[in-house]
Amino acid sequence: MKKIFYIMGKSATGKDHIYRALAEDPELDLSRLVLYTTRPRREKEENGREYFFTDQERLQQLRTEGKVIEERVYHTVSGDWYYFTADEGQIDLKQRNYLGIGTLESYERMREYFGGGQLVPIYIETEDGLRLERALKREKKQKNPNYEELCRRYLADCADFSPERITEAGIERRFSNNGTLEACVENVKHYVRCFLS
Ligand SMILES: Nc1ncnc2c1ncn2[C@@H]1O[C@H](COP(=O)(O)OP(=O)(O)OP(=O)(O)O)[C@@H](O)[C@H]1O
Repeated sequence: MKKIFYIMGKSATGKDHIYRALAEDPELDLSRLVLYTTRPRREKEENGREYFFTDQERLQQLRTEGKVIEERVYHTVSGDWYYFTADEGQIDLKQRNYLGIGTLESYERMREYFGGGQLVPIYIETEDGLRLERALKREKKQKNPNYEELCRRYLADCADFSPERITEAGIERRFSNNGTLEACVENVKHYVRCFLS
């Protein structure tokens, strides 16, 4: 059986960038495990690339069909945003290795669904001050910056990724993204390769 490499970390730790670097490496040959979300599409995002952009009606339909593996909701200042993973037959662990991104909770649900041996956690860390700076810089570039939401997420991260929760989820290895993105990506790739050989 193949593996699902699952990237996690607080907001603005660099998950999306690391995900992209791994997904675009032909040597690793990882298939993207694309999540679904009901949140509005951001500029430059494409349906089916970052997420499948959907709505609550479709989510309910998939729930009824028993196809939702895990789901979470964020009560944002712009309304409730759902993020979920659905198994519509596209995940074939006999043939392919996958790359996913999510929270500690979704990681735990995935592990229950696919089995512990299939999931490889990749936990990314960035020092809090640096992370806030990067988050703010990123938000400023948006057409309609949402600083209230940025702050809400930043504070929520402390509880969602408390040291106790990280230990509880069985995360042992951590990857620092305090330096250059390239250095962090290289460390992660090195780790992933160990499972592919
Ligand atoms: N090593 C780095 N050095 C400088 N800037 C970085 C580094 N890594 C990431 N960034 C920048 O930090 C910001 C956050 O990165 P990214 O969007 O990949 O984080 P994320 O963890 O996916 O965030 P979120 O969970 O909030 O969507 C981006 O603007 C990115 O360009």
